[in-house]
Amino acid sequence: CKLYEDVADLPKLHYDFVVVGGGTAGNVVANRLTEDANITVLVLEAGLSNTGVAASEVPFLLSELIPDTTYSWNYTTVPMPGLDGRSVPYYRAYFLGGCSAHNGMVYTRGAAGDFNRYANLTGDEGWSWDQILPYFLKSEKWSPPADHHDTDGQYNSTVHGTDGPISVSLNGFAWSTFEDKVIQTTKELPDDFPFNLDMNSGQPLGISWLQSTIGNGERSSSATGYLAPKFIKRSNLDVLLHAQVSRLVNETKADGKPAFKGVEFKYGDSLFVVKASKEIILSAGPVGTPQILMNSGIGAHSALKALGIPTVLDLPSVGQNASDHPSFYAMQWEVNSDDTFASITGNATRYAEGLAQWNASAKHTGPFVDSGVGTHIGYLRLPADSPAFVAHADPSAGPDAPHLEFTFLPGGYGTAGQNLMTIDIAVVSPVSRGSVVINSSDPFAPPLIDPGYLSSDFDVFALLDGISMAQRFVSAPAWDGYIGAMTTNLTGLNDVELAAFIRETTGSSYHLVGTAGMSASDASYGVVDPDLQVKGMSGLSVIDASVVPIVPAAHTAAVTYAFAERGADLVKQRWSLST
Ligand SMILES: Cc1cc2nc3c(=O)[nH]c(=O)nc-3n(C[C@H](O)[C@H](O)[C@H](O)COP(=O)(O)OP(=O)(O)OC[C@H]3O[C@@H](n4cnc5c(N)ncnc54)[C@H](O)[C@@H]3O)c2cc1C
Repeated sequence: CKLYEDVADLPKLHYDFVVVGGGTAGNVVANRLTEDANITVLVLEAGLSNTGVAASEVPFLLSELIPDTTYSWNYTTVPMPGLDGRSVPYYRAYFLGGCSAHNGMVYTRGAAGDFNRYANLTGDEGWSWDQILPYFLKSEKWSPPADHHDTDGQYNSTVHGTDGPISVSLNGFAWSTFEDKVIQTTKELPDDFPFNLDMNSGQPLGISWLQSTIGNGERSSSATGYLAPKFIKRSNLDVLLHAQVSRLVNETKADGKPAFKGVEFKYGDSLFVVKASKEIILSAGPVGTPQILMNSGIGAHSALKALGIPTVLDLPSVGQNASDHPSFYAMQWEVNSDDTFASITGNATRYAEGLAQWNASAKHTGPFVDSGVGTHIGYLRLPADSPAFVAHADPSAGPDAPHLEFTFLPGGYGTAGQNLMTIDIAVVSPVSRGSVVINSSDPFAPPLIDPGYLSSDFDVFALLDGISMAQRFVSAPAWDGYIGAMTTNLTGLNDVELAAFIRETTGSSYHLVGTAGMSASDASYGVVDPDLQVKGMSGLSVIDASVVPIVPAAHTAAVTYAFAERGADLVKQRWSLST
């Protein structure tokens, strides 16, 4: 096996490419580069092995995986003024596969406008929707749902890939009572909530069936897909676990620019240096990547100087421009049905039966084949006369891009056994921005994570509209006799009280991007050029979610896969590698 748990087993400390972080993007890069048998690649992953971690395999065990565990870095944000001074937990995965191995598995790509805006911003048409779509397809293997139900009318096969490493499917266990009502609402209120056959066509507006990175009822991650046995056995690919990179070292000059030839990492209590003769690729994610850049002297000179870190390159945008989706979870109602997630989560016998059913066959079946995140997703625009547009000009990527995401689930966050339904609301076109910076010269000290939630009033107004729109959704006749009281009664509150409640309760979607954002080659801001090389450096690239300059109107894993696929192609072109 080329997956090493012990540094003493690593065959060498000199490779052509060193990829820092075996996460969502890093494993894509490692896989694609090693298609050329003549080059060598090492992946350094700080975290643990994903092998045998049941909660990362069985989709419905998600809720056991996400809270603070040994598989998470267990960060907490700084106190945020927009959240009434609250800090919130900030989960990032600490095992092979990165966040793709512990996320909610929701598969969404965003609006065509998101990518066309990236192309405009960078001056590189390669990031436009038309040119990035082939990379979405390249990473994807559309798969039948675990229950093999008839999926006609639930997705559009022409916008999906069939041969990629990441399985994507519709839910494989029906919650029919609830699902029928969601679809019925799209018929009763079609102007406000139209049905959309497939939100992943680049035209996401409307209500679509949920798609997830699941195949055969199992989670599909960058570890199970891009590092599947047939890839990890390549003689030119090595992966080392438990190796936390501190900084880049062996500074030199190449093409008149600063360059690093070595990567320093900690294994156990010792530091090691591995050499990269061609390129170092940072794929440590939107928290880890800016941290390593700053530890290495790449960042705002004033901040580095204050910490006593010698500046290699003054690049003030490192760690800035962070964007993420704030999430509001309180739109929750009691329901007059026991066809809800609580029928499993609130009943130890049915829970054990469901897990046993999943384990009973290699072709998994039963309620544990799905994530339990929801049944449908809605992407919606604010009304044209929304007060949000007084607070700020429309931040969405265009008329086909949403401001809000609704996730519909026959469950909720109540007491065990309580039959609930929820509409989770996220602002997917936030104006607020934050940062991830270091505040210590100790490279292993956790960075300061500030997603900046609700620092712009636009985002609060958008949630206020979202609350009314969710109430309108459940006012459709479809819900008569089914829906009961809200678990927190928001109906009597005025907008000022509601806004206060939003600030008290809003949390994270964990969709952080932008902390090593790309910009045009001649821009006076940004961290990487459109080819993902760090501006002003030689032999150093960033390929992960941190290069995405503005958070897309989507959960960010699919976008990360597509960016990593194109990023790997750009590296291959640069070094004339075979494909
Ligand atoms: C709780 C949660 C739920 C989410 N749900 C969804 C969802 O349902 N759908 C969706 O599309 N997106 C979801 N996301 C977001 C999505 O998963 C991420 O945007 C995406 O996976 C980021 O990929 P990445 O490669 O940039 O970073 P990561 O996948 O985080 O990879 C970074 C890797 O680098 C490693 N690393 C970090 N620092 C170092 C270091 N110093 N040395 C060595 N290794 C290091 C980390 O351990 C990690 O393995 C979720 C995220 C979280 C946290």
